[in-house]
Amino acid sequence: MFGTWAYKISKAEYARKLFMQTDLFQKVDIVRMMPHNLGPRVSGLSLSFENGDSYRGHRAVVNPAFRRSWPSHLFQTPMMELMDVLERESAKPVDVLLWFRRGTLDVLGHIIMSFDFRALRDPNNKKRAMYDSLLEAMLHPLYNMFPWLDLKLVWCGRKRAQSFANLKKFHRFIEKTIEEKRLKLLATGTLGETERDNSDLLTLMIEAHEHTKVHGAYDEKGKLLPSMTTEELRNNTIIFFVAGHDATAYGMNHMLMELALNPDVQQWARDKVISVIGDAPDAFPTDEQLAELSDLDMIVKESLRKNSVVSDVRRVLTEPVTLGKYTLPKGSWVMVDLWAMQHNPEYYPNPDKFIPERFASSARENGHPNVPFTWAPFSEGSRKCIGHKFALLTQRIMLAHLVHRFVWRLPAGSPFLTKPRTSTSGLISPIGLELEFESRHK
Ligand code: HEM
Repeated sequence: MFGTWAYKISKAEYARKLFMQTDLFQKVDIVRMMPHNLGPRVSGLSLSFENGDSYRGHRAVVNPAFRRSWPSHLFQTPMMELMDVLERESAKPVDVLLWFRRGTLDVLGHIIMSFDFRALRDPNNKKRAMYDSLLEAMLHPLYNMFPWLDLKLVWCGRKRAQSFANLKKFHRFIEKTIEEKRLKLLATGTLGETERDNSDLLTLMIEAHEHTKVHGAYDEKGKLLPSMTTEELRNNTIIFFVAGHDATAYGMNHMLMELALNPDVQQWARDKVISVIGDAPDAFPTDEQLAELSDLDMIVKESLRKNSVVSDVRRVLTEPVTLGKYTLPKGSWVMVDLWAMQHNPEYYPNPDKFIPERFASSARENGHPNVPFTWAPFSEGSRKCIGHKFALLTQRIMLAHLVHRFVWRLPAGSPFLTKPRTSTSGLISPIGLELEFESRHK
């Protein structure tokens, strides 16, 4: 930020302070800083940008939606569709980012609000196109570098004006969905345990929201927290898409790339999956089988270590703080450089090597340091990614399906065989990754 000190840290002991002392290291409130800018207005005031009691008020409504199990059948339709699309596209190298972004949007639409974006089946679907163009406008580098352009030029640039119109439409679409679900819930009454396990996130948030409207929300000391408005409920629904969509798709892309570069690990995962669910072409893991496949998380975790999707976690200091021999002034920006921390050879020997066994339960006995707070692709502490358990499970399920259905490799001459190309800041993704998929059941 211009005119402000900014510091990057990559030592676990300093990162720990940032993760744990949330009143000292606060979220940068870009919504209030740049109220006219399209980017922050997409999700508006939501838990992602709030601090203190407002933040805790948001969590009171959002937490119950995430404290649940995720039955595997919730994933079945979009997952099978993704596999079918990959098979259909497999005559030539597949543009992995394109299809995993679409597949992830379908999964999230389903899980967040039981909505079918039809991103895989019908890429021209209007809602999918509206969402994608909104995201593109939100991440536009020019408007992020010079946010005041949205103030001055919105009526000069037609495309940008169209994006603002899209934003209104998207907000109305989510508001309408909330209202329909709210009425349905009021008609149904209280949800039973099974209904809750099978509900989408939005229904569970509406249930908690209705409860807090009547009974209030309190912190652990019994203090009344600010109540969430209906607009904020809408914003929190949107933040799940914004925060979860690309991050999950990019995470999958990194993992596919690592397994193409490490075919022995890919085969290990395949053997493991077949040993648990068999080799029938249409096998889909039950919840018990998914639990048995927890070893696949070693691959997921190592991929997220080596290729942190989020490059850094940023905070602003509310008071001066001393880290080692440095005193950082109030108001400065402090960033945990997740990539640097997860590549520090003190914490992860041979950091550039893909070694899933680092995350085996026996790893500590075998000399891997496993220092707390050094693996933080979802951040840590009370502001750790609220979707982290869901994201890990999604990746486990996707990985299980992929190894079961395909063998994949990098095409001859792929630049990824020598030097993977990735974007460098914000969300990190492989650029232009193409893979050859060979169906195993043809
Ligand atoms: C591989 C996938 C994902 C990665 C790597 C990831 C990573 C992160 C990180 C590093 C943060 C902390 C950012 C910060 O403090 O500045 C975060 C926050 C957040 N993530 Fe994720 N995320 C993923 C998936 C998801 C999913 C699937 C959802 C929702 C369904 C989600 C929702 C959120 C939300 C709402 C926050 C803000 C939480 C708060 O401030 O309390 N994320 N994520």
